[in-house]
Amino acid sequence: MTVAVAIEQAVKQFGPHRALAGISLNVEPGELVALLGPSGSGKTTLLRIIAGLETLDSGQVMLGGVDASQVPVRRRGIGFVFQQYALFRHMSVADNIAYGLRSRPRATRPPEAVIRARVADLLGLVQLEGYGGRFPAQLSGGQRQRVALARALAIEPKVLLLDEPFGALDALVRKELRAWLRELHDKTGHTTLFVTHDQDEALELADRVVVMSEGRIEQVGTPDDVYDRPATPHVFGFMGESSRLDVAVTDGKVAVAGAEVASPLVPVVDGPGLLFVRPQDVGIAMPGTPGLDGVVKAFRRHGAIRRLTVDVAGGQVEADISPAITAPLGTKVAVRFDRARLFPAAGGGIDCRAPAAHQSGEYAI
Ligand SMILES: Nc1ncnc2c1ncn2[C@@H]1O[C@H](COP(=O)(O)OP(=O)(O)OP(=O)(O)O)[C@@H](O)[C@H]1O
Repeated sequence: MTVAVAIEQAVKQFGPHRALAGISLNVEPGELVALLGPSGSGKTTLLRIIAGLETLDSGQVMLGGVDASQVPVRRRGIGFVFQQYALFRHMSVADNIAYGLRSRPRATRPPEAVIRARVADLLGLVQLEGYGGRFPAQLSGGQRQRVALARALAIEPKVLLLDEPFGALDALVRKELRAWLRELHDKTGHTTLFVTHDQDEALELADRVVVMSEGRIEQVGTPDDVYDRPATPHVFGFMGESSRLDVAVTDGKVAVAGAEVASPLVPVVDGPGLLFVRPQDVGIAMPGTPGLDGVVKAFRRHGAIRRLTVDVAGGQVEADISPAITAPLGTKVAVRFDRARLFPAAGGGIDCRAPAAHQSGEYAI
């Protein structure tokens, strides 16, 4: 099957600032792809390039196998939803949804009865039956975004582009709409790219996640790939919470401030490195058991778990423990890493696991 969207070496410069520094990406038909990255990493620019709202300095965008630069914006068959619901305030919900069809040239405009039927279908699809006569001001933020999505879908786009579609909504509505969008996508199967800087949203929604930084792609992979096997320190730092320690690798063993902490799964070169560990992969045990010596510096309730901050030689580590365990400030502990990722200064990410003897058993303070 032809790739739905193929981006080749896309470069875009705004004055001295390079917004896209040579990006290549393929999106397969029916895929739901998240563009994830911090503010300014080039996500919106990439969407706008695909939509034809910006032009590339060099590189190419192919849509369904056709060079997009040869296709006028209106003919690209792209549905776009922005963060700020750009609905027409003076038009009813139904008229907003019908807008893209009614504004087609007469030759390709469907008959009014067809448009009305399509609007009714779309109102059903976005679960807003009965809302067609309302005006945008009479809707909640979440409802407006669903109307915006229905309007984008009305033209039967080949590709749907969503730029932080839930960014302006509160956390609860966001979460609901996320699940809803995934269901909608499974029903309609549109090739979809959506921009977010929220890693939970990307992991929960997308088939594949594209992690961007400073106009480049750092990693492309399934949610499991990018979360469990981050390719770079930047991706690790961006995908969820983690502690980071400067380490030294000697004879293939990883040590922080002289104490051994982890064994890489594959041979690594000796030298300096950065070790990343997630709070759920840190074990806390009685002092004297194998691990780094640590002292509890802070603790706080964090949803279903208790999160400790532990001072260790060479830095600080966060650890998730059962809320049933209390750990007063100043408690001496041993800190164990069940799983960590090492980024040798030489480059490349390597999975580390603690020696098997440390991996099992319940630990209590
Ligand atoms: N029209 C423009 N003129 C000048 N600079 C621009 C323009 N559009 C974007 N930029 C710059 O290009 C860079 C990438 O911007 P872009 O909006 O693509 O980032 P983003 O990852 O979508 O960020 P955010 O999450 O904040 O929307 C930024 O540094 C931005 O300031």
